[in-house]
Amino acid sequence: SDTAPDRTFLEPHDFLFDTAVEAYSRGDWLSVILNMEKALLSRSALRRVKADCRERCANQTAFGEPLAGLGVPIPGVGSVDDLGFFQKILKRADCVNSCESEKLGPPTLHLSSAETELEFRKRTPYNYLQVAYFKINKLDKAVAAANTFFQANPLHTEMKQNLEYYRMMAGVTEEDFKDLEIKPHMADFLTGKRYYSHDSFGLAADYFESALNEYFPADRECRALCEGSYNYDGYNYMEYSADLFQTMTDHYTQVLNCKQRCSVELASNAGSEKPFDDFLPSQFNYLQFSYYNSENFAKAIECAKTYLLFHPEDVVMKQNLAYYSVVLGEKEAAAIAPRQVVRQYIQQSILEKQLLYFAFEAFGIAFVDPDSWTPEDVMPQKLRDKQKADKETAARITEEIGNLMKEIETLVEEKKKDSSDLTKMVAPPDELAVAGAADASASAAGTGTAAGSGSGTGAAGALLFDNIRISMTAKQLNGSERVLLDAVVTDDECRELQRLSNAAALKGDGYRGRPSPHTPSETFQGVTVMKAVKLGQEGKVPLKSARLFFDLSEKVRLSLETYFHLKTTLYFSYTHLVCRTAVDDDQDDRKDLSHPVHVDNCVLVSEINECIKEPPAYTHRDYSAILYLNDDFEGGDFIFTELDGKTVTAEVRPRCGRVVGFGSGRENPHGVRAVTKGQRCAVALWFTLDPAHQEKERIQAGDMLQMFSTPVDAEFIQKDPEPQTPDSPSSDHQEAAHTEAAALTAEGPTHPQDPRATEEKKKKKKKEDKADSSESKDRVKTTGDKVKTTGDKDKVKTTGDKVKTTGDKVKTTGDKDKVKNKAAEKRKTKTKETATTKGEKTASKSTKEKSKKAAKGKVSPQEKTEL
Ligand SMILES: O=C(O)CCC(=O)C(=O)O
Ligand SMILES: [Fe+3]
Repeated sequence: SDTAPDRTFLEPHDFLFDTAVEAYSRGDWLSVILNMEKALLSRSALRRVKADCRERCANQTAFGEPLAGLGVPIPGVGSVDDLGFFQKILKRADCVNSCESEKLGPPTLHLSSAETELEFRKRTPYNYLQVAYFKINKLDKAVAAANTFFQANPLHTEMKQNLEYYRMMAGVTEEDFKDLEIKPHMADFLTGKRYYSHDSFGLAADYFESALNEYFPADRECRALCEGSYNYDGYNYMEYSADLFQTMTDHYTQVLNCKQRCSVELASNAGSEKPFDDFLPSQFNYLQFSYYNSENFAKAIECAKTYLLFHPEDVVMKQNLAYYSVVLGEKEAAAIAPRQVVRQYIQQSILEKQLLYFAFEAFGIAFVDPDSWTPEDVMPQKLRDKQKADKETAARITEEIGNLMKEIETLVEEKKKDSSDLTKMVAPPDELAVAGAADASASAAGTGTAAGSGSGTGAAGALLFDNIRISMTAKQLNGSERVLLDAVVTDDECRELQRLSNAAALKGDGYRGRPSPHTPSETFQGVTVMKAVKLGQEGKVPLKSARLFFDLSEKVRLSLETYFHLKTTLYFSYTHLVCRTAVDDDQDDRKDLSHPVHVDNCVLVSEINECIKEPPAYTHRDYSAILYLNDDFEGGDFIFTELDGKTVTAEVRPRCGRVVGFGSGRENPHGVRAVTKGQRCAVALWFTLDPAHQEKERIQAGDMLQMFSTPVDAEFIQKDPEPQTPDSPSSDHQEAAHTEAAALTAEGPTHPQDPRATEEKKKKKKKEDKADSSESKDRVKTTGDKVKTTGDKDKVKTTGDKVKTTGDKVKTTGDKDKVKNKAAEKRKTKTKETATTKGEKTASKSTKEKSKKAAKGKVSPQEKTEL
């Protein structure tokens, strides 16, 4: 019990277990003992910390009492109560997270596999320990370990024999046969029972009492440990391992994000390209003016006051209200309240925003506020400061880049004269493509035809990017809907992405790759764009690399969209940066593949040459691409096969910058040969033509990246303040409406304003702004302009986002599908990929065999005589 970790965190018990097992195979008994005992202590300390944290946090954020800070619940608005409930869930998740990571380090450090957990539950460590202790002549400890193991494995014959043998040995006493894992309440209960059967009722009662005392803390601990991750029934290595409250938090924040986007969803109309700005408030703006014009001043006042709930500082509306009040009579006007339903709506929406910001700060879950009326202080101060600082940094960088570009432009100008000579030496695009094919070192089995205009789609001009080479067309790859591109990304970019993968594996998932789901001979590490961005945000990987990942995947998408001449947008469906690493000593006569032959959008049944396009396959995937990042490994070639999964039709040797792109359907069964040495990294991308299935996480990741680098002037895009020049709709009003002061003092209240006027104003102002900036582009600023384009792009994106959100409903369904498919994917792994299952079996078998070895472990009585 003196294992409480100080500043250095607990070592993961599964790692210690593996080290001990490894030491066992070398016969290094001291190391077996050291590591196995540490493993046992570490695991029980881990469980204790987890239980403690959960119990403590349960006390801190108990459910039941009303929630502080949420105001008085309004009858009939059940969802505010829901918010209160979920607020506690989020707080609880945060509390448990911080408590655990303070004591245990990063949460991913202690993710041991289901198999290892099973070994611990079967008390396998004691089997190793008893051998090791016996070898170094610590008989009492060997006996205790053997007995502890035997308690959980009463049918284990070798151990039974060992125990019998120990019993006969000199120096071994009955007290040595301990159960080191017995729970205190059970020990006392059993003692009590023994006294009881000897009619020593007094002593029996004592022990029964103390057993009961120990029972309840044990029960609390046991219950707290139940609040762990969702049990995916044997597939727990599948990455997601959040505990109860984190899982609820993850789901609920997704729900809240969706709810927040409703204001945009409802402001969108199928016919119009973008949703109405500030939709709900603007309806009250229109209404107040309509009522004014119908001379219904009471209603006009109600609506003006309602509008002011959203924009309390709106000058024009304040003027209007003043005007209506004078007309109706101040006293009567004062008695009119804004609409209650809007008050409730605002209250609820602000609470949602606060929770989402909390989730952003505590868990890094992205939230971009879609509303322009949100009071400034809803966003946490820290975040506001950070955004401001980020914007300033971005602006500075932008400026620096601008200067650089200017210099480059000057240089380019200067070199222009020489460049005409240069062009003569550069081969025209066609030749480049052929040259590419020649050095592609990709071979097609069968009769590869000469580089062809074949389908006609392969013209180099079809690609947007100049330096990308089309190295092999579908024809050359012996199939249809296939292409091999080269030089899609640069060597530096490849290296940066590979580094990103390794840094993410190290910082995000503990310090070693997880076993590959496809083969026991390789480890496998994967990062999604979102994960990269989150790690970037936490400073665990360079944010720049996450952005590169995002941008390069877009480049691949665009290349495919262009190359295959797609008429509609190709959407991302899933993007995964994957490295496979050969397990050092496990490569002799490997016959399996690194990735079994499969088809990306249907379930391949190679026995009957069929591919069934039904879930669990990702049936919505239409195109696939793999961007390779390196070639310094052995094996790992990509293969296309026939539907039989055996006959190889083409082969591609991975290397940096190379992309194999292909239709995701039955025409393209493919797989990856065993990686037998080194690490093979690639970005796997799947695309869909169906916007409903596009990857939502990617959009979020984009939002986050944008948020981290919003240029200074974007501030004015989001929170576009009403242009307050008080123009009036008709000439009668013009004089009165000069300034705010004039409006409210000497000249009496201004006449109300038509929201249309304001809108026209806004548009005009935007146009003017644009004209302004383009006119003011003098020479010096020219280069700066390019830089501003980034800002402009962002601007476009911002609106674009809004537009995209229109699709929300669709997206939401997509999400559901995604979730379903995730489960489906798991099922797929289970049902389809027998190789996987086999692989796992082999893995657990080998552990079993090791355990058996340990059991037989030269401790059988016969061998002892040798000693
Ligand atoms: O890494 C590769 O070359 C192919 C991977 C693949 O086909 C997949 O992940 O579906
Ligand atoms: Fe694939």
